Amino acid sequence: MAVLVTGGAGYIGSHMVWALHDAGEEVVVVDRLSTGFRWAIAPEARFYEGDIADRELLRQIFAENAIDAIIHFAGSVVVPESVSDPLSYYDNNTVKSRALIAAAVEAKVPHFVFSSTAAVYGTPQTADPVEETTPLSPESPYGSSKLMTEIMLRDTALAHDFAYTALRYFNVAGADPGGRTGQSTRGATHLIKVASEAALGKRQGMDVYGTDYATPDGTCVRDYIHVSDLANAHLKALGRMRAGGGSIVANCGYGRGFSVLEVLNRVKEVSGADFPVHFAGRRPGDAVSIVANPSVAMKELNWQPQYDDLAFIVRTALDWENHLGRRNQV
Ligand SMILES: NC(=O)c1ccc[n+]([C@@H]2O[C@H](COP(=O)([O-])OP(=O)(O)OC[C@H]3O[C@@H](n4cnc5c(N)ncnc54)[C@H](O)[C@@H]3O)[C@@H](O)[C@H]2O)c1
Ligand SMILES: O=c1ccn([C@@H]2O[C@H](COP(=O)(O)OP(=O)(O)O[C@H]3O[C@H](CO)[C@@H](O)[C@H](O)[C@H]3O)[C@@H](O)[C@H]2O)c(=O)[nH]1
Repeated sequence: MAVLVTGGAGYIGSHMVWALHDAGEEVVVVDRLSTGFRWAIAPEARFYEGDIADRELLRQIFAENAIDAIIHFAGSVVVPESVSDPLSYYDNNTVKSRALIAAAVEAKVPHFVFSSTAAVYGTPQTADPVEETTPLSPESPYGSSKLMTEIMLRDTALAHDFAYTALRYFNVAGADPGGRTGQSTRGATHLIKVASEAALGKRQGMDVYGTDYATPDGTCVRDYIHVSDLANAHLKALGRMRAGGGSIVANCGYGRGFSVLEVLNRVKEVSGADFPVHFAGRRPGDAVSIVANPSVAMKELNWQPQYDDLAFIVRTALDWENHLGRRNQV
């Protein structure tokens, strides 16, 4: 059997393709290369260039490959962009996911893993790590667009012979420790990626968005998870569903939060480089503080993180940024 990875040319998807390959799986990728790169896909994977909502292309992929599972990464991922252009986020993340789910049901693909997000929670009412039962209250169209897809999956699994795992990723960062892939996104907005570019002199400096939040140092707090640990959680989810486990929703984070300033200090320490930091106003759509309770993933998926170390996450991000060289000069 083969696994179809949507968005396999992107940051997280390209790590997933390698993780599946390392686990001996046959891998098929569909990606329209809007933010991903053909060269980021492991050469062993079979690649189809196109859109997840292209029903004819999907029919062709299911006809040509014995696919028993879909891991769905394809989507639009920038929170503030979703605030300024909400309808394109509802289109790419919700409407097109609906088309993909319909194609999966038509082709009788029984297993589906979905890239959901901590953004479905918004800012939780308490400072405690969030559990999957924490009330959902997205603060951005991005979070809402992902929550709607979770709801479609829930209802589809009730009506069809179809199981899904929705993994709610917290802040994904770092790169393959083997140096095979990393975050190559052009004009990236993610904190550790931006700070790595600044540390390597690819940008003049960077902004901190908001210093007046109700957090210990006034900057937003996030739970940063290494991308290879995240890919491994998908492998575990796949194994669980193939063994007959039903549908499940699980947080993917480590259960500890770092502020923006803590992250920047760590990037400066690990890189040994100083860079200018400008204190700017708040960025629209940002939740104040959010940290995962990952116990469902650990218990139900038997997931054991290996890289729960911010310095290691930053080191691998910097190594990949070095590897990219001047290619992605900002
Ligand atoms: N990066 C994070 O911190 C984070 C956190 C939570 C959830 N996620 C989710 O993980 C997934 C992957 O994120 P990423 O950081 O790797 O982003 P990315 O932009 O690097 O990857 C997305 C990939 O999907 C492709 N794509 C987008 N729309 C498509 C479409 N309609 N048809 C075919 N291909 C399409 C892009 O070309 C790209 O290769 C996304 O669904 C995102 O919402 C990411
Ligand atoms: O140049 C920068 C970039 C970011 N930040 C701040 O750093 C924090 C983290 O921002 P970012 O790395 O952009 O991640 P989030 O906005 O938290 O969103 C990410 O994490 C979510 C899960 O929490 C995912 O769903 C999203 O796809 C992914 O973009 C936020 O407070 C930002 O305001 C800065 O201060 N300066």
